[in-house]
Amino acid sequence: MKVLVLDGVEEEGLKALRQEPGIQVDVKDKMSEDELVAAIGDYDGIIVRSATKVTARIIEKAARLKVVGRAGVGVDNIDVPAATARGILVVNAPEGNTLAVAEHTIAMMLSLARNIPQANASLRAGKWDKKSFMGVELRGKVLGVIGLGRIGSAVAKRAQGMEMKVVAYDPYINEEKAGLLGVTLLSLEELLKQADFITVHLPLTRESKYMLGEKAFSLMKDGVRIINCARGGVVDEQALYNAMKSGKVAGAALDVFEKEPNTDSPLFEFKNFIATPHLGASTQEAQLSVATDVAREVVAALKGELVKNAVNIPSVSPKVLAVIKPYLSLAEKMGKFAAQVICGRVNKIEATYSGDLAGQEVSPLTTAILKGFLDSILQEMVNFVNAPLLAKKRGINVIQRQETEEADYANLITVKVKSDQEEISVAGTIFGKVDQRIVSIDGYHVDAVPEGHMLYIPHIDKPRIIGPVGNLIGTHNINISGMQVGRKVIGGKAVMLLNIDSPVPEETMAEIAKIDGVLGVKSVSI
Ligand SMILES: NC(=O)c1ccc[n+]([C@@H]2O[C@H](COP(=O)([O-])OP(=O)(O)OC[C@H]3O[C@@H](n4cnc5c(N)ncnc54)[C@H](O)[C@@H]3O)[C@@H](O)[C@H]2O)c1
Ligand SMILES: O=C(O)CC[C@@H](O)C(=O)O
Repeated sequence: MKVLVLDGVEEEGLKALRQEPGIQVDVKDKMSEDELVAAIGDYDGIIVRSATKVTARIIEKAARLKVVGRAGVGVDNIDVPAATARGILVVNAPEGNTLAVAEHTIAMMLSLARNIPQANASLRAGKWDKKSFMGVELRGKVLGVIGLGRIGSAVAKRAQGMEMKVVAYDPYINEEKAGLLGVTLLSLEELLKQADFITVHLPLTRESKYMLGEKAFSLMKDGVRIINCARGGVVDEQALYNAMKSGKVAGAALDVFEKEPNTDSPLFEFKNFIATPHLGASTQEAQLSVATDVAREVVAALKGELVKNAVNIPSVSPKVLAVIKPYLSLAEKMGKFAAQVICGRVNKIEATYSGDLAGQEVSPLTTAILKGFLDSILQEMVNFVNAPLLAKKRGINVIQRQETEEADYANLITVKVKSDQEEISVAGTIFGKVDQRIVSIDGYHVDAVPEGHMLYIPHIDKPRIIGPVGNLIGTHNINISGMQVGRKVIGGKAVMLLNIDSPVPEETMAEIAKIDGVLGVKSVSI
């Protein structure tokens, strides 16, 4: 497999990739969109920072691509919906640069308070000018943090260390979390009115675009100072320009711009404006950390393992993963089994979990069922990323249930599939730690290992069925390694499930179907 690494991702962090046998790593500094469109077809993975835009045009040509890794937090340079539609996993490294950005924010705030960049420039220009650079202290000032996530929280803690009073606006954070941080949650309007310094730490979304615009500036205190180390566009640069021109804003520091790179902003005319070229995450420690994290995630993704920081599938904590991991393969096999047994156009798949699985986060298992089901019926690549989307596109209503009542098995997964012609159900369990079994089909008890080639034969419970089926298969030199028969009442409907060493030819299937009492015959490959 080949992985392309761009944007100067820290080499030392790529060890996990380089040490993996069978993975070739190509490191390039920069590639244009056209160059990437031409080259991407050769790669199974790509890792970028923020400079390269992984566009829909590139993704369209990415015939082998399985994973896009972002060495950092923001994935706004990756067309995530386009990747999802093609079943390409997008992973990021959201934790490694938190402290770097928090410290950069504090550096910006101190620079604004004490005019450090301006005084440095003035002195180096030969002036010993003390008068122009009178500063303000941070102690006792109110810091308004908009977005109290990883970075916002780290900034709040550090600002409290300098005896600032920290208030925050974040509608998705509860009072308890804010209380633990010693931060007062306010409405946006109240924060704007109270803060001496305002710093933003939220993603750029429809809601946050131009959050600090004309109206917000009009509500702020005179002499307020503004910092943006999050994303360009959260602060409206034109509105900031006007507020600086009028003197409303006493200073502003931007690490990020609406258009990047940006080397000639109108804001550069103000002496009290400070800018850095998107340097928030640029520390040796942060770059090593995000490169290491993303390299590990890309290796896991290429090996088909569940990853920790997937952007386009629900993330699973290591604790949950440890519990559900053994069931992932069983769930996928049950989806495959159901797909090959059901007739007609499927419109509903219901997954029910009981026993040990009742209180667990089971949505990855439901995705595994869908993956197994769709993989058996679709030509296109189906994986954990696009399985739910493909099911939705095909009009399949997916229902997930958990049952807490005492069950017959320590753990049980039941998959019910409904089509316009029939409804079937398959139940499976794991005995001990890894022993997978199908334990019932349509409520008929069986005990079969879901693997290799199988034959499913619903029939009437009467003599001269099992023998002729075995005979027919035997005369074609096909070995039967397992046979299970389940019935509810004597002489009623029954099911037969055979494990066989090689597939049964169509003609033999047709002969089996003709045996008196056989209701149908389905070949299944797991
Ligand atoms: N300058 C850099 O180099 C650099 C580096 C890393 C991250 N970042 C950026 O910093 C920002 C924050 O990163 P993080 O890791 O703290 O993310 P996070 O997801 O941990 O925190 C974001 C917070 O913003 C809040 N939020 C979302 N929408 C909001 C809204 N409309 N109003 C108020 N709050 C809202 C969320 O509830 C969350 O608490 C992101 O935009 C990220 O891309 C920049
Ligand atoms: O890679 C960078 O330097 C910036 C990363 C940063 O914007 C992020 O979102 O993690």
